[in-house]
Amino acid sequence: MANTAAFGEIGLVPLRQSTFNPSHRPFFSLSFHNTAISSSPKLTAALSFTQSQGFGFASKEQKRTDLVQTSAVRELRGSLLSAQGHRFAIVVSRFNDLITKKLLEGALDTFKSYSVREENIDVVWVPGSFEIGVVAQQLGKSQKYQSILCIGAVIKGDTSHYDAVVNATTSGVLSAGLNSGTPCIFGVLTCDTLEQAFNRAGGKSGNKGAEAALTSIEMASLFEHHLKPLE
Ligand SMILES: Nc1c(NC[C@H](O)[C@H](O)[C@H](O)CO)[nH]c(=O)[nH]c1=O
Ligand SMILES: CC(=O)[C@@H](O)COP(=O)(O)O
Repeated sequence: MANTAAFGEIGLVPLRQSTFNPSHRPFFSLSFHNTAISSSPKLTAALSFTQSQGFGFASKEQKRTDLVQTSAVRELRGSLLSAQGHRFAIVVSRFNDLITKKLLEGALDTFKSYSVREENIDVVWVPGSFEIGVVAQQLGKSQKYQSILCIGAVIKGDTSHYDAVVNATTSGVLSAGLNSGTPCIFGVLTCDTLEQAFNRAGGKSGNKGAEAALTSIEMASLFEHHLKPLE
């Protein structure tokens, strides 16, 4: 028989683990909500673990025990001001290079304005956006770069080929990042018309290549300074 009464109605929800670095103090918040839980050896162990960590818990049947005030929540984020020593790769599609060259120009201008040295940027040209993923993954696995920026422009034609290319490119860039552990940034335009593409490559809607470069800088910093696995 579940001795729910022994624990009352508690949900232990670790709301935030403050850091991936084991040497830092893990931080957990406890939240209480009306979820009937049945006790089990695992749960008992979990509760005893949390108790041994200086957490207590209160329930209808138990008086408050040693609930320790934990430290303030810490937030981790990458910085745009620490790009100097980082290395970046840019994978750019030659297909629709009338557009992709402008996206690349915007990205390079952004890297320069955030003090990324030219010798720390490698640009790799591929035939089309479909080829970006596999190249990004290889570059990511090389561990030579803190971030890989992927630039392309997929523009709708008369057939459903557009959907195939967009879907493949999107999952290719996502998989490259997940498989390599190096941030791969999606700077690929997916447009219905050439005009939409021009507007996003330095026109009235800005330059998506420049925007993606900012993301690349931030993610490089986040990974390098906060998420790098301990050697
Ligand atoms: N139509 C577009 C393409 N198509 C080419 C593919 O990306 C790929 O190179 C080809 O299917 C061979 O594998 N690529 C773009 O980047 N943008 C397009 O609009
Ligand atoms: C995104 C594409 O592949 C597209 O440019 C191809 O055009 P279409 O669908 O007219 O063959």
